[in-house]
Amino acid sequence: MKITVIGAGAWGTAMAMSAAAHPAGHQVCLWARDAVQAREMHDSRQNMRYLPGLAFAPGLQVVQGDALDAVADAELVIIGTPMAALREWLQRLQHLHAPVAWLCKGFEAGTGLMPHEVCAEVAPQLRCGALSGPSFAQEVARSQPSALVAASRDAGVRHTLVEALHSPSLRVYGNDDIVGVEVGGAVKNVMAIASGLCDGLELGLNARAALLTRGLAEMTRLGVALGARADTFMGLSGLGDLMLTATGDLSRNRKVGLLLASGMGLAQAVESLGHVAEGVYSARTVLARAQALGVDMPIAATVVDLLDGKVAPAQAVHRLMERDPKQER
Ligand SMILES: NC(=O)C1=CN([C@@H]2O[C@H](COP(=O)(O)OP(=O)(O)OC[C@H]3O[C@@H](n4cnc5c(N)ncnc54)[C@H](O)[C@@H]3O)[C@@H](O)[C@H]2O)C=CC1
Ligand SMILES: O=C(CO)COP(=O)(O)O
Repeated sequence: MKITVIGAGAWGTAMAMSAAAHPAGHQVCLWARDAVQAREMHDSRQNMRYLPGLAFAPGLQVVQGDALDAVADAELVIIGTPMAALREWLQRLQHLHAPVAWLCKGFEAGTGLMPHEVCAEVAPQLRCGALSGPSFAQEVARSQPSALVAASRDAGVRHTLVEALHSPSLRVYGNDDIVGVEVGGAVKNVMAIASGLCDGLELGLNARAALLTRGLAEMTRLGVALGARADTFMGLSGLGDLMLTATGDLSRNRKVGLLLASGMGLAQAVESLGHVAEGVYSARTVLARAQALGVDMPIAATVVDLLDGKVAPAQAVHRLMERDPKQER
């Protein structure tokens, strides 16, 4: 199969590497917008900026220039950019016949739309879906065992994604609940910031378990209110990715929480990552959608106030602990 991945950050590159190492022998193009980075990757056969030391399989070709040329004969296109660039790319790719899947996890800043809602607005005729689930780029690029979920309402798109990417080191499960999968991917990033804060303040393992359990409840409440199935949140893109991102030190969102707990300001924390931390941009939109639906999300609300500088790290925790007792739901 011919596969083109747009965006050569950590995750786009890791997905391109995984596809190129697939036993079916796919031809994979990795399109990078930065000409210098593309040349460097082409010459060194690795992504020195985002995944140094991990060699590309021979089936991976780095391309630059007009992206529409790079997708022209692709049988599958994967958009590997952050959420902020999704709209622009869906607009550019709107006339493609091949299925298009995005990797970004978040709600669009400003509009508060989920990725598939952005697609419905700008490219309604596109055959599309989301790839999500617990998957640090470094581990997938090393072919360490991982599992993803391919979410689409179109069974043909799910089938193409499984056929293209399911391999001995990567299990890809299909799910038609794209709302649930995308809410899980967006909200777990916000909860990972809270978890990093909790661990940075050394509140203990009990506190972290409580935080993540209540975080999962918030995620599920919002998802169900938006039309998702509750059982999706017990799966890879819900509980699975929450566990990984909130406890795994490879997470950039978790790192933001740890850095804020250490006293660093938000701008410096974000700058020091060198990668996108989507929770920083999605937290407000997640909360705004919850508020519009009358869904209570106290942890997400606290993360927003923390990011806005309205509450200091230690106060944030007190605010959650001082809430009135309630029934567990
Ligand atoms: N890194 C990871 O382990 C995982 C990341 N994700 C999600 O994947 C998305 C991308 O994350 P990363 O690759 O880690 O980010 P990153 O920060 O490593 O790289 C982002 C890349 O996107 C490129 N980019 C930005 N705007 C662009 C545009 N308009 N056109 C083309 N390229 C553009 C940048 O040049 C950079 O190469 C995020 O939404 C993230 O939440 C999902 C699962 C795992
Ligand atoms: O989504 C991820 C793992 O599934 C990556 O999380 P971070 O963006 O927090 O690193």
